[in-house]
Amino acid sequence: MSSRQILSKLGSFQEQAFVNGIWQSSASQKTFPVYSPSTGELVANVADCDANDTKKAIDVANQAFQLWKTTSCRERSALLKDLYEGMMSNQKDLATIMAIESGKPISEGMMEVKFAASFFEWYAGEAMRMNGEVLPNAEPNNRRIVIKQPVGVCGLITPWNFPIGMITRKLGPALAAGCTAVLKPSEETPLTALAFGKIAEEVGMPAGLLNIVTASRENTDQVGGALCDSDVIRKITFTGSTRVGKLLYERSAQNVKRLSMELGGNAPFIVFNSANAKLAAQKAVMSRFRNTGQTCVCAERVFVQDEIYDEFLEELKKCVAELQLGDPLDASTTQSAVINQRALDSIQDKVTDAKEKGASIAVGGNLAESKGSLYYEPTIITDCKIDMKVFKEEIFGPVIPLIKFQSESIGVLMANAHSTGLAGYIMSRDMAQVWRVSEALEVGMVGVNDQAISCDIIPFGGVKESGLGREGSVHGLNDYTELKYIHFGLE
Ligand SMILES: NC(=O)c1ccc[n+]([C@@H]2O[C@H](COP(=O)([O-])OP(=O)(O)OC[C@H]3O[C@@H](n4cnc5c(N)ncnc54)[C@H](O)[C@@H]3O)[C@@H](O)[C@H]2O)c1
Ligand SMILES: O=CCCC(=O)O
Repeated sequence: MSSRQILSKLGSFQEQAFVNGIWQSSASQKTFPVYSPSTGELVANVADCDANDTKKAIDVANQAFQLWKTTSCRERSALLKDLYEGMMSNQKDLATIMAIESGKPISEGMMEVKFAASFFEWYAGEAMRMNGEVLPNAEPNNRRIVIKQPVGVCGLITPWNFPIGMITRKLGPALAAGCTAVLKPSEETPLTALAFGKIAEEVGMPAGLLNIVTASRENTDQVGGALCDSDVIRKITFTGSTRVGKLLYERSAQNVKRLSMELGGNAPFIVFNSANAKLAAQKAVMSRFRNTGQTCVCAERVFVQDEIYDEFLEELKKCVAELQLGDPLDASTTQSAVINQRALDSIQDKVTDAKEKGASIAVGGNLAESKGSLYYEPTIITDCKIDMKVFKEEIFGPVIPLIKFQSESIGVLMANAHSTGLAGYIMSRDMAQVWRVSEALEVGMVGVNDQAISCDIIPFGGVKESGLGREGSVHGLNDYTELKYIHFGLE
């Protein structure tokens, strides 16, 4: 069966935009093609919305906001619980759509749906605790309180690498706080977003709370521009590259919008001499090769201390040899195609640059054409230096570069010598060292002897050019609220 046939059998498969609870074409009637990265097949033609379609969606979201902001916390919590159940009942379908349109192995896709749904479960609870404050009496004749109110209509712009998790991590707290949304998913993965819209419709989400405006790469700037330029949109919440984040930041300055920015990572992964080499290698591979190396918190730059270097490299080779390249719809596949030709070209360019500057390829280093035109071999590069592109830029592919260091202070210095600061990892059994290095790393999140750091209950986010704000936890809810102080005179 072709991928297109598989998709057309799924109840949640949609190609039209979703505005005001109605499935609709773009006003221009234009569509754009969606291809499967693993097979190259054309799998869908999706509504290609422009600035005018986006303005209509903003108006609808604004009308819905006037009602949604007045609902009780119980009503909002109930909808979030229904969204959680709806997603979990459609776990396999969503994972299948992701496998087809993004190449994400289905076993990972199943985990992503669970992860994504957990934000609705978590914020169903947090919606019930959006407490304000009663301030202490500073004078006898007045009282002061602080209330939390929804920030307003939000523009959500999301990437392709976590096609559903990056939507729900924003939408969960937005709806819990009383906000409504206009979502622009990535042009690479609109089908997952639209399938979610179908699930939301089926669980009875009121019309206009979530409006999905799909757009081609060519129209993305128009849609993003309409969201940033609108005075009605009070917050832009973006996950994607630092380059695009900066554009949106600048464009949102004109009407001083609230911003949440979850941007590029380039995470350091530091293996100290005291680490368990086998465990460190397993964790490095789980982190680096998750989603075929296309994860913002992936171990991108691996620093290994001199005494453990050889043992770690041997263990790493064993773990990499166990990775299974294949069809993303096959349950045993762990590595699949990368998202598109640009991504593949960029990976090849970085590996070539490393080789030209003196690095060695210990494993892999080639296209895996027998699997498909966008497959790349899991690759280990040794003898790297910090002036190589594999260290300076996000690789976003199945390539792990190693650099040897001698002292803790040099390791930390090299790890911090980067403009981004999302996650960082420390492999060490020396607890004093773990404390010192955790505090010294210039990142928003630290994984100690573990790589699975992301979930609903933690404040996910970065420092430096990795972004602004936090997603998940109570902090993620606060990012969708405004504080209002009210003063009462008692005379
Ligand atoms: N920090 C995090 O939580 C996190 C999570 C996932 C991905 N990421 C980052 O995302 C990047 C990979 O995702 P990507 O390639 O989809 O990123 P991207 O920045 O190219 O695209 C992200 C989104 O922005 C849209 N976009 C692109 N140009 C735009 C414009 N001019 N105006 C408005 N919207 C525009 C895209 O269509 C897409 O929807 C990596 O850098 C990765 O580290 C970060
Ligand atoms: O790409 C980054 C998001 C995935 C995660 O939250 O671990």
